[in-house]
Amino acid sequence: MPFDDDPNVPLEPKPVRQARLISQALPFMQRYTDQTIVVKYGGHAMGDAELSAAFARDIALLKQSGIKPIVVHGGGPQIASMLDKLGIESRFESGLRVTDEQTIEVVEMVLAGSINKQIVQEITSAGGKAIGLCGKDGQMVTVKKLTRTTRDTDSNIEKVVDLGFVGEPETVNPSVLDMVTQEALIPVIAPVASGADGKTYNVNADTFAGAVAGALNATRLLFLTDVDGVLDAEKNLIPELTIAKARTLIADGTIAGGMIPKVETCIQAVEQGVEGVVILNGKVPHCVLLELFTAHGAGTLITR
Ligand SMILES: Nc1ncnc2c1ncn2[C@@H]1O[C@H](COP(=O)(O)OP(=O)(O)O)[C@@H](O)[C@H]1O
Ligand SMILES: CC(=O)N[C@@H](CCC(=O)OP(=O)(O)O)C(=O)O
Repeated sequence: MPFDDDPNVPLEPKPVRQARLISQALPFMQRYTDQTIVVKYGGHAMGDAELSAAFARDIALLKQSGIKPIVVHGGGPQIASMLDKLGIESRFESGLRVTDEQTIEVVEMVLAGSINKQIVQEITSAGGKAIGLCGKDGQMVTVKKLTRTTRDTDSNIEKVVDLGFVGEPETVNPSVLDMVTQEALIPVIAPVASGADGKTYNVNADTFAGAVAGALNATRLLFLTDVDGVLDAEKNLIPELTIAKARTLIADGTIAGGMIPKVETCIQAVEQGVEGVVILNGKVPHCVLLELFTAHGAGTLITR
């Protein structure tokens, strides 16, 4: 039965309606009991105070329902604004921030510092017990330096682009997260980690969330972004996508820009054993509950 009003049910007092709505969530709660759900909370979804309070409540509610939520957050716009305040210029190559020594200091300060603690505080205010971490804690995630190549359009020569301190996950050690999630705690993780050289690296938050979800065999990985999901050529939402279909849409250009690395991360995560990955609009209040606890679902579900 859908979450909203059932036309077959006559007008009923508000508390009765509320009770009926809560009761409708029971089969969904039972479906996900004890399951790991990784939620990637992007920087664009964080701007609005009411929305972020609703997000924190959703995460606290998941934990309260016996689910193991893990939040991996981004903070691209917030890093940009701090770099701007400090007069440090920043640029992107293939969707990744070129990160020099000065920039990585700011990235760590913003991601593992202010944003991470703010999300922890919001979940705490919603009655949950959040613990703020980054890849460095308990050596949960180690990274290797990421190199990218580009092809010069005039000469067609391929050249290596040095992105500086940008890393890609090399190892994910699930034991720290297992320990934390066995307790009443909700891990909130910033995508910053160390390399074998002992240096700090900046990791794209989508990539980081995909690696964590894959290593934990999560039941669901949710990507909260600023569009309703993957859209077709007519800009209609595609509710479900297989890996093969997703690849076709990338190849024919329907999936473009920032959606390409996101969908590629989804494909990798599903191939690594995540049951289903959903791309959904983080600007819709309570989108996490909509997706997990109602028959409506939300966004695009990508499965094998
Ligand atoms: N087929 C598509 N469906 C949905 N979004 C698309 C598609 N192709 C390109 N996009 C773009 O991808 C963007 C989402 O990627 P991105 O901006 O990197 O997200 P985030 O900052 O949340 O990680 C959308 O806002 C949209 O402009
Ligand atoms: C290497 C790289 O680009 N890292 C990202 C990390 C934050 C991020 O991914 O945040 P969103 O999810 O809000 O985009 C950055 O510096 O912006």
